Amino acid sequence: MRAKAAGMHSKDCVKVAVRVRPFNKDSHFFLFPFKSYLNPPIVWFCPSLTLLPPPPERGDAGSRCIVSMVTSSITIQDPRESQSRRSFCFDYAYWSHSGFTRDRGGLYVPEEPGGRYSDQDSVFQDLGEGVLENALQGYNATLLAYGQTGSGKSYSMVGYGPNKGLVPKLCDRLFHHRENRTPGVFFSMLEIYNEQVVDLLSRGSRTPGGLRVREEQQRGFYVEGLRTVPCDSAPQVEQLMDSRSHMLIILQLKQIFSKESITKQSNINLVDLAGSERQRSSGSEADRLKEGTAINLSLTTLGNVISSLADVAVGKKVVHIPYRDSVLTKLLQSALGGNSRTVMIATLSPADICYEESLSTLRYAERAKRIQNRAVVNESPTERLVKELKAENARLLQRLSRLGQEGRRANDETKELRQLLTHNELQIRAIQTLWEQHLQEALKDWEQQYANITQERRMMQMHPYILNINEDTQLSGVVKLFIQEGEWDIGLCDSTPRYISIKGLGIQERHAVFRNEQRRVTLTPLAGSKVIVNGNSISQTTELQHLDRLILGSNCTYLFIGFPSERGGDDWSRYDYDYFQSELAAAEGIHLGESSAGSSQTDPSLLAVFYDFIKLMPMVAEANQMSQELNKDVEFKLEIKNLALSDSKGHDLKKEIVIIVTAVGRKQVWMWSKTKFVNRKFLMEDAYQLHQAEKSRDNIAEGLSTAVLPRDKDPFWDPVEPLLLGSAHLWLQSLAFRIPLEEQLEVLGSEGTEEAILQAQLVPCTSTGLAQGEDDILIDPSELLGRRLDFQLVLEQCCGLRWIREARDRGVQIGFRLFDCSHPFYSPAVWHNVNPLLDHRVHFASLHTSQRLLDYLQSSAVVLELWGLQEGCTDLVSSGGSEDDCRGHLHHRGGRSS
Ligand SMILES: Nc1ncnc2c1ncn2[C@@H]1O[C@H](COP(=O)(O)OP(=O)(O)OP(=O)(O)O)[C@@H](O)[C@H]1O
Repeated sequence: MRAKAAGMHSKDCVKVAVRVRPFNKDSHFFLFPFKSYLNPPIVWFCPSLTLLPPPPERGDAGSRCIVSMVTSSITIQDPRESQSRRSFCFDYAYWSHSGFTRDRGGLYVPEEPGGRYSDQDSVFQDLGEGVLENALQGYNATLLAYGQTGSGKSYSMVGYGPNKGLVPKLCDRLFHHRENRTPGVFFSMLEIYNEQVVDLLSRGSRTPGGLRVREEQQRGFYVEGLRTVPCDSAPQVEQLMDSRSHMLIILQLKQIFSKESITKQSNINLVDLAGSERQRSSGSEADRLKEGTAINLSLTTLGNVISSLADVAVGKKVVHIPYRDSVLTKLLQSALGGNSRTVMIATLSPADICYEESLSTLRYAERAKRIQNRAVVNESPTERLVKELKAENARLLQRLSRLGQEGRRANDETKELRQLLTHNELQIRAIQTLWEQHLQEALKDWEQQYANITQERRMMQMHPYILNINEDTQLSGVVKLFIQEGEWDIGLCDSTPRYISIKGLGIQERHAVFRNEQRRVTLTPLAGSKVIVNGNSISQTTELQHLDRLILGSNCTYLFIGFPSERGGDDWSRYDYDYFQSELAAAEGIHLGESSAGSSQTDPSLLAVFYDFIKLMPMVAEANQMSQELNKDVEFKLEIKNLALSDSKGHDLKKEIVIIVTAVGRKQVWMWSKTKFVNRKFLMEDAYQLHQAEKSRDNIAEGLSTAVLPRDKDPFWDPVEPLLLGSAHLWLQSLAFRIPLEEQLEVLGSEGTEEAILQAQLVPCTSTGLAQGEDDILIDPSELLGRRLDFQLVLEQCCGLRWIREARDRGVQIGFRLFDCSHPFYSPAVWHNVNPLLDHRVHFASLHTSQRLLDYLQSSAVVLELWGLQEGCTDLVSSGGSEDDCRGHLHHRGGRSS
């Protein structure tokens, strides 16, 4: 169904469309919240490294559709309250949830002709064609996709496989359209991360601190030094575009109409925003360096700008539109309330579990449709100059003819007029020649590119080669390095004739040697360099087989393509980036999937963790490499947290990836979350780039310089803090019978390692703390109901503390929570001792034992947490001191050493 509400807005209002996607079969990418992990070609492994079939459908399975559409209005129902529904009306509403089928070519089309399903074509006809037409007329045009992660933004904007989205369709049409106009399409692409602009076409040479956003009166905000490449075909744009995490693609159209002697220049901005929910969710994690906040700044500010503009549209007084508050809104200034024709597509998940998000997207969209833009056809200053010169010449000619009629053809004035005319003509011609030269240069560039492609094809038919494998599948295979006959060094250096030059973290000047002799290719690592073949590190000459996987340095990944005779018709696509990383993980003993009894069911949370693990592995390798080169003395290691731990009811805790950070010399340890690590890594790259720039400028000897950063800005550093080492369960059931309990508990680390043995007791006692005897034991716990219960928790001793054994200048504390006491309790810190006496006793009392407390005692454990202290960090203290803190249910008397 494609519904249009005719003539609802004046033509310069932002056009808003909503689209609701089908239920999803797989939602694994929700678990790793980066745009980069869209549509992951995931690989499931069992311990023997055989590929397993994908896990059963999850994602939206079991969800209910809460969205309905009638013509251009859309209604969403609150899944918790059947009476509560909200309706919205937009310029277009696309039903892509049901009523579709997949045709032979893999296209999703309506089940029957004229069916309600909106396919990619119909969306393009409504939205894409208009955007293109506007741009061809010389207006700036913006296409903006907004919506929750996984709601279908990329599907609508870019598309998947044969189901091409708006951007590729727009490009097809653009290059098709252009025939009778002088070509001039220029492409740039950027990402905004942490309020820094990253040029995605100049990945190899990232500018520390990002590119600068400047403002000019004529141009508005623009990115200084952003790479722009000329394009002349849709596939070329597609190849450039299908990159990870792009946020803003700018297609610059420069058209010359030679007959009319006019040129038009316009921009098409294509904006694929990060999941809208990230505005809220990722702000929850505070980091000292505040990256989280900056990531969200763009989206939050976009929301504020849209709100303010919507207020302006309904006549409210708005003092200021906060465009300047974020990079994204600066760059979208003309798209929102400025000189642009703008279309926004708001994408929705149909599922009940996404209700809050979908409602918030609809609210956003509703505000956006009120925004009014003031689009004008763009004339560049040169354009205006040509026009002005022509107009002036027309005036001069008129004046001349008038003088002629008056019989004054050869006086000083006519001479001056003629001179001016010639001068203007020359200027016009010069401007036009310059413009044509510019286009000629672009044409020359394209010719060169085609010549390169032909040459490359010829080489592929003759020699073995290595093919780059990128995290983004579209960028894989872009680099082909041919191994011609003889011996070839591979590495950073490109000064010798027989050299294959590569760049990357951890790549040495001379990294390894390829030998292509007698139709065999071998690879020999050179001293100190990292080379991994099929997941295993090699140090000796190794013969390569067709489709071997190579990792050079920290993370330069290549697929080896053998001689043409070996190639056959094999499908190389399975050897994607994830395959490489999974193979590495397998070599480290990280597998996934239980192959037991033919079952391929994998715990979904483990699947997510495994997926995170292989995604983070190369980043950790890079962080380690940077740390080493910057002399930071810090090591990063991936760990699966809570692999072996459970909660107070014995249920497994959610497993997640953490990054253990160790300052090796100082033996200090931190535990970082995935988000924190990813943010920090970005800052580490900055520090690293700075260092590289400094090194090449000052020619500093390797290893002598560290990036000079004040400590509080150093991404490799953090203040020391207590670290949760592990936990043990002390089950409380005996208290319900007033039976004393003495236990030797194994404190397990989060991955299942034994961190210590903890001796603890539960002692039922009188109100004055005297231990009760056998006579007080209860047969039936319900006898406690309504009566007073006193008991003491005694932490006696810790034995065999691994934490202290590793470094003597450390200490430990035990922390725990009980029933409904809001704050945790901590034993006093003990230092420097592998078997410290804790001798810590806390008295608890319930004045009227409730059924709830009784249930708690019978079914729960107190989780005793072992906290590691390091030199320089402050002890953990029990925050509540008074008896009232336990809300009258369970009182305690402050912990004391007996
Ligand atoms: N209209 C549609 N028809 C068929 N499938 C769709 C449609 N919209 C989305 N999908 C499918 O839903 C899944 C999620 O969509 P998509 O990747 O486009 O989400 P997204 O909003 O771009 O997510 P993210 O914010 O993570 O980038 C994909 O598998 C996609 O193929």
